[in-house]
Amino acid sequence: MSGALTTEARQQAWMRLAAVKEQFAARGWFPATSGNLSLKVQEDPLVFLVTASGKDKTESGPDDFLLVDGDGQPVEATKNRPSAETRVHAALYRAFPEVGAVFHVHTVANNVISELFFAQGRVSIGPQELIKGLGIWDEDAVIEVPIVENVADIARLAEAVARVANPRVPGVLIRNHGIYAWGESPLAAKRHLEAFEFLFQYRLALLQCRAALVGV
Ligand SMILES: CSCCC(=O)C(=O)COP(=O)(O)O
Ligand SMILES: [Zn+2]
Repeated sequence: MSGALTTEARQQAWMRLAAVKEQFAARGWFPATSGNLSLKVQEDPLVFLVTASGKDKTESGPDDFLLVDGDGQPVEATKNRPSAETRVHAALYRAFPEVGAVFHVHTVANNVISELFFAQGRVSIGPQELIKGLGIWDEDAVIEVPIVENVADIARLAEAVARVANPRVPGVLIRNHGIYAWGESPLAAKRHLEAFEFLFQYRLALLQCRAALVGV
């Protein structure tokens, strides 16, 4: 099936994903081999390029990515395993056909926010200028980022993420794990992820300042 993809299309997808991976690595967004990235290369049937599992994603090589189908199975012979979380990517592509890229990173800010607000099932953010980075331009917009429990069963995790995912707010937090963010293109998914990370860091800094000011 992947034979239908031209070599040029594959190479282009590889280069685009590799560029994002390199940029996120430089920011320290892949601690201890965490994180995974994908880029859709074919709509129907679904085929996407995804990071190989368990690799040091700050390094680059010919085994960094592999093509998988909608069930997360490699579509060609490979000695590499797709990301253990490939099903989450597939669930998001299935939920939102317009999505072209899905990025997942573990950062301290997204983990702390996910734990602080887990009991509410979401974190409300705004008004904040950078919400526009999510493509939401309403005056004084307030968004709610859903938070799901972190479960080891990836099929259940994928189901939970897809169930709460809101096409207007392109991200879902997983408790004490990380965030999945997506977009129509790698550029859009990257912008969304950067906006979420800014908004989480801002919220944490604000909470810390307020706590420090109590009693002053
Ligand atoms: C050491 S990180 C644990 C697994 C994880 O959450 C992750 O994002 C990386 O898994 P992958 O299989 O994509 O390398
Ligand atoms: Zn993860």
